[in-house]
Amino acid sequence: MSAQAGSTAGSTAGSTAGSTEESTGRLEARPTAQAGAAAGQGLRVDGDRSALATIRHGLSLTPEFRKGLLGTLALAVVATVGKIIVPIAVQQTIDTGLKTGTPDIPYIVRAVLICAAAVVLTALAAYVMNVRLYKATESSLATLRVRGFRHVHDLSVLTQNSERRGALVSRVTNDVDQISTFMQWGGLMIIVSLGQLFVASVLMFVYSWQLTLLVWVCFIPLMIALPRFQRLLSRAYTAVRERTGDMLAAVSESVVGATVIRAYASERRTAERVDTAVDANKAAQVRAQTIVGFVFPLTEIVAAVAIAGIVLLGVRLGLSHDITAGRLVAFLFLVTLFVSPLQTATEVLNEAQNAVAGWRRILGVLDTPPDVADPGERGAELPRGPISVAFEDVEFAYPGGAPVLRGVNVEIPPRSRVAVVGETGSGKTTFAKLLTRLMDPVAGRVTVDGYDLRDVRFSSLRERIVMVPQDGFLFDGTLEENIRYGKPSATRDEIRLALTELGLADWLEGLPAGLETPVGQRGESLSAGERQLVALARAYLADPDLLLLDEATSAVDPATEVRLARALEGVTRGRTAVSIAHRLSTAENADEVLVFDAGRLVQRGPHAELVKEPGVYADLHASWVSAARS
Ligand SMILES: Nc1ncnc2c1ncn2[C@@H]1O[C@H](COP(=O)(O)OP(=O)(O)OP(=O)(O)O)[C@@H](O)[C@H]1O
Repeated sequence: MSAQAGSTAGSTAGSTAGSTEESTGRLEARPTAQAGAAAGQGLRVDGDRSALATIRHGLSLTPEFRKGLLGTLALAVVATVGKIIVPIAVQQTIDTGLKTGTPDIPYIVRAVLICAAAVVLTALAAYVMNVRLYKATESSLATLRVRGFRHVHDLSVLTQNSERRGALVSRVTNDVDQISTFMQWGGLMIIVSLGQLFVASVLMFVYSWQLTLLVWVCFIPLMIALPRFQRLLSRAYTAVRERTGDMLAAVSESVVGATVIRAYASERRTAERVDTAVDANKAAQVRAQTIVGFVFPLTEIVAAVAIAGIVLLGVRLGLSHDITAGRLVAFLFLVTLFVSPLQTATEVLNEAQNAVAGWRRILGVLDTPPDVADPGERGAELPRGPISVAFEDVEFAYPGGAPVLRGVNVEIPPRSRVAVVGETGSGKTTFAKLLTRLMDPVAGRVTVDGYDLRDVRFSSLRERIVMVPQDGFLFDGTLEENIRYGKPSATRDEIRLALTELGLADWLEGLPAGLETPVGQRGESLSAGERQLVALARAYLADPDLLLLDEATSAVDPATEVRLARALEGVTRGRTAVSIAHRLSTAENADEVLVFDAGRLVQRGPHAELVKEPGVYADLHASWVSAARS
C-alpha cells in the first residue's frame, strides 16, 4: 500500500518541477488559437462525469487496452478457479481417500496430482495474464502520453497560458502514471476479487451454510466500514500529494532561483520556506501511514476472529455430524480465499480513485478543442516568394479583457522592412502573434499574399512565416544542433556557410569548440547576444519569406551589437521583414515604421518623416536618443 501511495503521492511533482517554455525559435510551433470570445478559456476538467463514465471514456481512447481484454479476463477466471480446486481436493482426500481407515493411496495420489496441475495452471495463467496486462497497459499509456503531448501543442497559446506550463507537463507524465497501477492490476483485480468472493462464498455455502453465515456476520460490518476508511485514506493521500507538490515547488524554485536568492541574501528565508514545506509533507505522510496502519490489520483481526469461530462452531457441527472433517478443513482454506479480496479492496478502491482523478486531468487536456484549427488539406498553399501582408479592420481582445488592438488597417508590401514601435503594452506583440496565427482576430482579418490566414494550411504557414522571439529558446545541445532546428536536413557545411553569409564566421572561430560548442540548458552557456545570433542563424537557415523579429531589449556588448546588426541585415535581405523594434537603429533603417499606441495604429511612414511630426513617434525617438546619450 505505502509503496503505491508513495508513487501516487509524487504525482504533483511535475506540476512544479519542470517548466517548459516551448518557443522553438519559430513561432510556427503549431500556431493555434481562436482568439474569439471563447478562446483561451483554459483546460476543461469534467468533474461532473461519473467515475465509471470517466473510466469508460478514458478506456475508449486507448483501444490497445481493450484489445484482448476478454482473453486476459478468461485467464483471470482460470487463475481464480484454479485456486478453488485445492480446497476441493483437500476435502476429497480427507473425506474419501481416508474414509475407510485404510488410506486409498491411488485416490489420494490422483487428488494430489490434480492439485499440483491446478497450482501449475493457476500460476501459468496468472503469469500470462500479468504479461498481457503489462503490455496492454504500457502501450495504452504510451498512446495516452503521445496523444496528450500532441494535443498540448495543438492547444492555443491562450489555453496553454491559462495553465502553469509545468502543470501541463504533469498532465501528460505524472497523471498518466497515476492510472497505470489501476490499469495494470486494479481494474482486473476488482473483477477477479468479486469473482473469487462469489465462488468462495458459493462453495462455502455448499459445505456448510451455518459456517458461511458466521463468516458473513463477521465480515459485513467490515465491508460497511471499509468504504468510509477508504474515503479517509483518500483524503489523507490527497493531502500528501498536495504537500509533496508544495515541497517540490519550494525546492525547485529555490534551485532555479538560486542566483536571485544569493543576490538578495535571502538564503535564510528560502531555507525556512523549504523547511516548512518539508515538515508539512512529513506530517501529511505520517497521518496517512497512521490510518494505513490502523485499517490494514483490521481485515486480519476480523479473519482471525472468524477462523476461531469457524473452528469452534465447526467442531460442534462435526460432533453432530452436520459437517465432515474434510469439509471443515476445506472451509478454512476457503475463508482465506474469501478474505484476500477484502484485503485488496481498500487498495484497489484507492487506486481506482487515483486513476479516475488522473483520467479526469488527462481528458481535460484531450477534450479541450484546439481553437485555432488547421484547415489541413483543404487549406491554401502559399506560393514561394516575398510575402505581402494586410490587416483589415483587425480587432483583438484577450479572453475576458478589453480590446487590446482596435481598427488596425495596414498593408505591408512584399520585400519591405517594417519596424513596429510603441510604448510597452501598446499591442506590438499581439500584432505579431496575429500575423503568425498564434491567435485569430476577434473581428476583421489578416491576409498574406491575399489569403486569409485562417485558410492557409499550417505546414505552408510554418514554412513561409518564421518568428525570431526576443530570447530564442535554445535546447541543451551543441550550437550546430540548435541552428539545425531551422532546417533539420541542413549539413554541417550548410550551417557553416549560413554563419559565414551572416558575417558570423569570426565569432564561430572564437568559440572554444566551434559548432560543437555546448550551449547549456536553455542556452545558458552563451550570452544573451550570442543566443540572439543563434536564433538569427536558425531563421536564416529556415529561409522563410516573411520574417518576424521580436528585437531583444537586453543590452549587448558593442562587438556583439555590430555582429547582430550585420546578421540582421543578412537575414532580412530580400524578404518581407517585420521587426518589433526596441532600438533606434532598427526604426531608422526600416522602409516604414508602424507606430502603435493603446492598441491603435496611430502613425505610419518612414523614420525621416515621422520624426519631424509631433506625435507618439517623435516622443519615442526623443526618449531613445536621451537614453543613448545617458
Ligand atoms: N496573455 C494575455 N492575456 C491577457 N492580456 C494580455 C496578454 N498578453 C498581453 N496582454 C495585454 O495586451 C496588451 C498588449 O500587450 P502586448 O504584449 O501586445 O504589448 P507590447 O506592445 O508588445 O508590449 P511590450 O513592448 O512590453 O512587449 C497589454 O495591455 C497586455 O497587458
